[in-house]
Amino acid sequence: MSQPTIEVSGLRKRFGTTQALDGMSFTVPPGRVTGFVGPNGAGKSTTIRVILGLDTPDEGHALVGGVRYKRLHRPLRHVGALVDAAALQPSRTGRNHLLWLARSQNMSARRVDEVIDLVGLAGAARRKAGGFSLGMRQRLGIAAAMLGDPPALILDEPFNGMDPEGIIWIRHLLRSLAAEGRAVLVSSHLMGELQDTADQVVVVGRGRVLADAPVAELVARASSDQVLLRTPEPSEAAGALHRAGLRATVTDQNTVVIAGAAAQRIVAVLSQAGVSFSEVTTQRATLEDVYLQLTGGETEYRAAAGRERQW
Ligand SMILES: Nc1ncnc2c1ncn2[C@@H]1O[C@H](COP(=O)(O)OP(=O)(O)OP(=O)(O)O)[C@@H](O)[C@H]1O
Repeated sequence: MSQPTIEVSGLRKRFGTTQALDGMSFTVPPGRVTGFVGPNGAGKSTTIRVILGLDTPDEGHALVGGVRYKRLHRPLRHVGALVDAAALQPSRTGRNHLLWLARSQNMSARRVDEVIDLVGLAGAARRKAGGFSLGMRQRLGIAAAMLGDPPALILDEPFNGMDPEGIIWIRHLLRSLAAEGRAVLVSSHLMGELQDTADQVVVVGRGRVLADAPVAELVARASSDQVLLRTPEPSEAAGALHRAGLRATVTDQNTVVIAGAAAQRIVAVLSQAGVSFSEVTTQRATLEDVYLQLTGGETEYRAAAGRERQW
């Protein structure tokens, strides 16, 4: 396996009586989008600030390409970050904001125009940033993060303020940046967006990692896959399924719930037994379900996404 591009190891950080980080450890490998999620106060921003050398941990360390941020020469060439998109000088144009950043790191005006094109701000870059919508500020922030063409990117809540078109754009951008071999760490409280975007998800709570796994594995781990069967002959259906070794429960006069079996197998058993049915639906856990299971009552976030899949 290649060396992780961002490495967070045993971070502990206390603010007064608050233990913000309590042994936070994870790695962000190249070529993948790693989601970083957790409820308010879980320690995401503090972790990101430590990675970027903006906060000092009481214990542990964070490395970018094997080196502490503060020891990086021209850090924008090693790691790009979108941390607070709202923090802009309002009287400066978007392009001048980027030019100012580029100059501080010895980068050309040509690179500034390249990243403006990359984020789709060519039409607005010469306007004052004070008039930018939050979505435009996010794009400008991403342009700034990309200035140094870095192998690692950290984006804190990049979906905030984006319209649906912007969300689709950012998903594609993150996927293509990872496909180019970059390590991409993206924080979000919108799990649905990560399900379509991240390869790996690090779920955090109370300053430490609760789960760190590929999206598909997380969903499978939490999934209590159940198949819901609608049939005019529930007793006959349950009998046939029991004889085939499946766990089937009649829940009302035309419904049977089967746990731990694929819909195809259920259809095959019923067809062979000559039992009629009108609907077979697999109910599957989503990333939102996993998130709520892992973080328990620590969050007010509630999923609105549909969770049924018709078979
Ligand atoms: N500078 C600070 N002074 C005091 N407490 C702080 C400071 N920064 C963070 N904290 C506290 O540390 C804990 C972790 O905060 P952090 O901002 O890292 O969480 P988060 O997961 O990013 O949350 P959010 O999603 O709300 O941004 C919280 O209880 C927060 O109040």
